[in-house]
Amino acid sequence: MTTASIIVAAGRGTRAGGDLPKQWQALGGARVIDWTIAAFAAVPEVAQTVVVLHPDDMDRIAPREGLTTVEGGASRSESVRNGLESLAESGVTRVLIHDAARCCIRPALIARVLDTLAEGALAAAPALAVFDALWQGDGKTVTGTQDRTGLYRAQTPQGFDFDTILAAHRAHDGEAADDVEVARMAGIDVQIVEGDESNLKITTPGDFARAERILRDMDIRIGTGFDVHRFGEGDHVVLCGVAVPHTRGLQGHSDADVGMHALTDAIYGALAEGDIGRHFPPTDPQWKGAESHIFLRHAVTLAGEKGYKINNLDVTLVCERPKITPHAPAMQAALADITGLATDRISVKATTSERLGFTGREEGIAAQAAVTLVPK
Ligand SMILES: Nc1ccn([C@@H]2O[C@H](COP(=O)(O)OP(=O)(O)OP(=O)(O)O)[C@@H](O)[C@H]2O)c(=O)n1
Ligand SMILES: C[C@](O)(CO)[C@H](O)COP(=O)(O)O
Repeated sequence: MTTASIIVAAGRGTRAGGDLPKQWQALGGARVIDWTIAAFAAVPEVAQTVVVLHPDDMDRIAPREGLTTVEGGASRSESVRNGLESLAESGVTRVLIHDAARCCIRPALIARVLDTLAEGALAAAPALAVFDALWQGDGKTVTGTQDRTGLYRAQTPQGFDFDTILAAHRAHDGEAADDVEVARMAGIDVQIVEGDESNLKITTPGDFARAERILRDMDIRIGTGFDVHRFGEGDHVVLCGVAVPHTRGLQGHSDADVGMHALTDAIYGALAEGDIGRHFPPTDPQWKGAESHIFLRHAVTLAGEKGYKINNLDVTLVCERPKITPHAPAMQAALADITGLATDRISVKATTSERLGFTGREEGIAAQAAVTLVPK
């Protein structure tokens, strides 16, 4: 199966206000439409995307590998039709039709629609059941109530067998709220897929702030760190905050806690904040012999100041000796104390390098770490 997505963006966004149609307005550091395009570009099944644009906007999106643009029409359904026609000879077998204005679309929702199509549905669309009471009103007073049984709020992406929806659009005359309506007019059954509250359609001015909050909540950061320290004189090594008896010590400007250094660098990395050397220069004598928890505490605090908390962390120590496993619980506890994380979100593990390389020759210890940060 070859899947395409069509992102309709030819509307004028009159209800949203602003100097530009809503899809071109800035949101969380990018244009609304850029978030939408990026969401579909990240789906491996989507081989190509057609962005449907107003004739005045054709130069706002540059066509590129996997992305073409086409002019839209006076109504949403005309715009969709133009997008479908542009794919008519492409060999595409499935299509996802999505509003540019739904920029908080999450991969899991796209996957649910695709899965339903893969199970054999000709049409599948996300929706949320209506739970609030429904009224009729004249703008000022309630004039009646409406039974909400069996009512849904429709969302996009609406997914279809390509030939089926192309034929339905070609046969359709006039307006339609969405492509589900076009499909149903052609007698096609549409499967309801569980929608997502965060998949809002920016429609009114207040929706921009809501969408920005949702996008921010989706901002997950990953960081990695790597460090090495050489063995020297000594009777213990400090690893992840724990003094482990050994026949040698680790050399370094600080206490040479290679595990904590890798972890600290992973946090700085997730924040795009350089590394320990940038925040605690080795040329500065005040950090000579410093305990490494100072560095880790600084990185954790910096993450908090930037609006993130650590979600989980994973440290791997690479050495033949000392054996780490007996000390791993104490290391987890030390890291939990500094980071404020529960120990089931802290992994400390070790491996030998099969006697290969500098760690195999017991010239030093290496450590690597990975961390995820999520919005607080
Ligand atoms: N002629 C049209 C009208 C709408 N759309 C697109 O369809 C989606 C859903 O429509 P809506 O939210 O109603 O957008 P607008 O028509 O732009 O908004 P408004 O009705 O407030 O002007 C939007 O991404 C919009 O750009 C389109 O491609 N072509
Ligand atoms: C297709 C749609 O997003 C389904 O909810 C919606 O109908 C399009 O927007 P409009 O505001 O109804 O034009």
